[in-house]
Amino acid sequence: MTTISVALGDRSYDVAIADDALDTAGPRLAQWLGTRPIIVVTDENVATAQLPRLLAGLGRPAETVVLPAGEATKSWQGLALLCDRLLAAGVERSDHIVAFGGGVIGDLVGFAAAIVKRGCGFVQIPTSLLAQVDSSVGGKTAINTPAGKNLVGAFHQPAHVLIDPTVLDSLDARQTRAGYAEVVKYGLIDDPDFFAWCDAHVADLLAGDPAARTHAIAHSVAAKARIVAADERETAGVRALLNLGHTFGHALEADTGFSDRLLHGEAVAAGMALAYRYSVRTGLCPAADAARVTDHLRRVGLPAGLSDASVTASGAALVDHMAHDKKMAAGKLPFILTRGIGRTFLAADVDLSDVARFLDEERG
Ligand SMILES: NC(=O)c1ccc[n+]([C@@H]2O[C@H](COP(=O)([O-])OP(=O)(O)OC[C@H]3O[C@@H](n4cnc5c(N)ncnc54)[C@H](O)[C@@H]3O)[C@@H](O)[C@H]2O)c1
Ligand SMILES: O=C(O)C(=O)C[C@@H](O)[C@H](O)[C@H](O)COP(=O)(O)O
Ligand SMILES: [Zn+2]
Repeated sequence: MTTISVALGDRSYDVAIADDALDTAGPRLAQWLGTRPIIVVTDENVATAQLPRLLAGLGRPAETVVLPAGEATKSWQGLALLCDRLLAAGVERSDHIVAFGGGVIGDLVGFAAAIVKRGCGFVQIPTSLLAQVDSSVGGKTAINTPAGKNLVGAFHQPAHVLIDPTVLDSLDARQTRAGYAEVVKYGLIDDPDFFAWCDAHVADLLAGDPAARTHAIAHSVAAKARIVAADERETAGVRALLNLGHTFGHALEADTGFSDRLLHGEAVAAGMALAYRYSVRTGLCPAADAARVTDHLRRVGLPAGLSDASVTASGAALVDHMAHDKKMAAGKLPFILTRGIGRTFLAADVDLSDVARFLDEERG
């Protein structure tokens, strides 16, 4: 078993990674579940593929709330439904709700836990690659609204994260690739050696090779834990680097209706390639590095541009979506740009009309 700590003072917690984590969930989570009724929230795909295994591992009955699968569940309607179900189940402030699913379930349950009865606890058992390497750690919780991505939410840290890499055996290939975008992101942010590892091992990882999978998860979680511990609430210019590709990516997701036309990880992949190419255009980044990133993503089967992502909106329309970005400060939108692979930084004074022109050139 590998354990990684997220050091946040009195909100610190561990991320435990083990191939039998689901089968031994009862004893591993006993400290948080106590003897109170257990509430497990999941989605319909995870319920079919993995819930029986979790329930057996918990070793005692649990109330299960099964929500529709997909990004649309991260919505006002999904939140209302979940809060009503939690209240009907008699959730108490000291309880820990179990979020068992991908990033949609983790973000939604985390937000419900932050507001139901003015705040109760939750534990994460992430089941998608994306959730295991990124969304289950760090305490960003949210829903989408008609105005954009993750616009209503809270920072609310889980009490524990339990990762069982073997649950990924039932995740389909497209979702695995999408999750991989958030893995390679850590290399592109500040870890060129990890990018090189990704470049060499991505085929093994996507094929489910246990050693490659566990290494990718543990390395990613350690990177995220380090960044979150340094800047929990994204106020110090450190955590914002985890947004590499997201300013572009969230605009692409908005344009495609937060749907399975373009998954979050796919939008982030295209967004990272755009951030690298925009950095070349502004003279910051060697063209060879951007080309290497673009080639890598396309080789993996991820989108690396607007046409790959089936986005036809104008640059101006995409920039309009960006106006709601949570990084916006005093009317200025900082961008995560780069001086090369593993050399990203927060650029404060990006001209949005230039970004719109760049996107129009990309589309053309
Ligand atoms: N809070 C954060 O820090 C953070 C970080 C990254 C992404 N996110 C959010 O996470 C969401 C994306 O998460 P996601 O990619 O996990 O999507 P998701 O939760 O929709 O899961 C992807 C799909 O895979 C299915 N699935 C999940 N695990 C499975 C398994 N083991 N077997 C079979 N099917 C399985 C789900 O039912 C779903 O259909 C987005 O809303 C994104 O904004 C949040
Ligand atoms: O944890 C973070 O911080 C991240 O930015 C991780 C991202 O992968 C994730 O998609 C996050 O939800 C985006 O943050 P947001 O603040 O732009 O919604
Ligand atoms: Zn993301």
